[in-house]
Amino acid sequence: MLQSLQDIVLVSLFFGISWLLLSLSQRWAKSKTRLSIPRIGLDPKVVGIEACKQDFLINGYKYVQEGYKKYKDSMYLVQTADMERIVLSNKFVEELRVLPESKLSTRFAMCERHLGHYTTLDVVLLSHLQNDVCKVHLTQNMPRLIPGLLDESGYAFEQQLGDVTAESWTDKHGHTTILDCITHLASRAFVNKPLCRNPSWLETATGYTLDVFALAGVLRDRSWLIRPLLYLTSSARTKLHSRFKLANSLVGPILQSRMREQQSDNDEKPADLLQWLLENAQGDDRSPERLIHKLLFICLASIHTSTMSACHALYDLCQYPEYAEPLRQEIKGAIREHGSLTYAAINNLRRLDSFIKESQRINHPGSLSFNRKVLENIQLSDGTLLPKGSFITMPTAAISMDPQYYPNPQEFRPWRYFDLRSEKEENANRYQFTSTSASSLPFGHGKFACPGRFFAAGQIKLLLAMIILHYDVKWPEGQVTRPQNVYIDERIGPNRDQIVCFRQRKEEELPLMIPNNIPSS
Ligand code: HEM
Repeated sequence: MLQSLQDIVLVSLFFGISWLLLSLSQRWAKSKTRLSIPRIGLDPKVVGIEACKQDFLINGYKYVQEGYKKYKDSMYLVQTADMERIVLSNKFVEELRVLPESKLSTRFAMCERHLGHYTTLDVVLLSHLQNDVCKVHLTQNMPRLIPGLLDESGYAFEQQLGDVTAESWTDKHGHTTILDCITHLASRAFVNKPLCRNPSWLETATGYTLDVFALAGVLRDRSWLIRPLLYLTSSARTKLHSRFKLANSLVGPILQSRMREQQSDNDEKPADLLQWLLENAQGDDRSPERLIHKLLFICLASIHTSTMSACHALYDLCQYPEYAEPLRQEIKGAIREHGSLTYAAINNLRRLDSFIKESQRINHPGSLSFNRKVLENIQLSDGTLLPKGSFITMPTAAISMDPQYYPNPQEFRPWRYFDLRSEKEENANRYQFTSTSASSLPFGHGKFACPGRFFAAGQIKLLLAMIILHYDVKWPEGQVTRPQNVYIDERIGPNRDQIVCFRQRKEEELPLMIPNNIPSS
């Protein structure tokens, strides 16, 4: 007995020391690959990595802007709150966007930046299921999803704006209202009724993101050596794991029953993302736990990002009230033409599309995008070698405010993209909210650009169209300017404390737009 205990201790020690030596040698090899690229911001060799990471949380936006001014046509290094990244000029985007994932990987970048091994985001490395289902099934099924989304927006308005009357203005928290509506819409498309109205699910769908980022925040500026211990003792980890348990208890029984249904000949299949995940999963992805994990990842990728865009657009409606009426006319016209707010009608809302895109251009979701990990040495067209193991990114918020691409970039011109699309016939399908290019990178670009952006565009336009038709919105009395955005780390978000005043529009002005026959599943 004693002998076997000794053996266990010796074997554990052997593996522990081997792991330590291997990790140290990998780190040493990495530190030898020094790049001769100028640096912006603090240098970890001078002030230490932890101080640099903390500093980037506060000064990150400023550093990225400063780097863009100096090196917009080349590149610079910056120590961010997670990795040291090479911030590249967008002139390289065309040659990089076509490279295979074996050379340049979005998924590895996301996973390592957010410590996926600890935070559970490493689920994206196990297969492309999350990407394929969003890109193909969610997008192709948009016309089928819209009636349910309209119904859900009515329900969400009742919950959030039920006390708003036509007689006086009612104060609402802009961000909370939009977050709640978007969570309802996304949940209707992802898990359908009745779960999309279950408060525990709604809390899970938004809370998973917060838990993941809280845990990453606890670990990322600590040495890799103490992370395992810190992880085991962290309350953020306990919270994240309870969230999984709850998600499994909510979604698990639905999946089990759908799995049983799959074996029967019933062709009345539910039309929602959960179903498409189930139908397209292969191998280990077919287990209920894995499917629920993928579903939670899609919630993380979609809900807060879409909320930010819709919230910025709402703030721009308050800031520029003169555009509400032309938008309302466009929406009413589309409803008249299509009979209700169908997907085709939503796709015809070119002014609204342009308004949201312009709002997103000025209020970019972050300073950096097109994040990739270099998995094999890459030689750029100017001769620069991007070494294997490095991380690249692009200064997308600075690009979107560059007069080289956008005349008078500071000016909010809601019809900027509408005008470009109307200019020439070949532009008709370009410059849309979902279009990506070297100068429009909020959704990334190329093969691995956001696969959910078509759903995002549909749900954001539907939500704003419903707000514009049913309500007048304005800032509280005395407020004349838009609130400052919040810059933390590389994230740029709308102010979350802003109050928006809502007033219901008179009933007779409203067209009939909610169809009577709404499929519940
Ligand atoms: C305005 C809202 C959104 C923004 C700004 C946004 C932005 C992004 C960006 C920048 C990426 C990385 C792309 C790249 O690096 O090239 C991404 C990835 C992703 N997005 Fe979105 N997104 C939004 C909404 C959505 C929605 C609604 C969904 C799902 C329905 C979604 C699903 C995903 C997924 C699954 C990935 C990861 C793909 C992978 O595994 O590689 N996103 N998104």
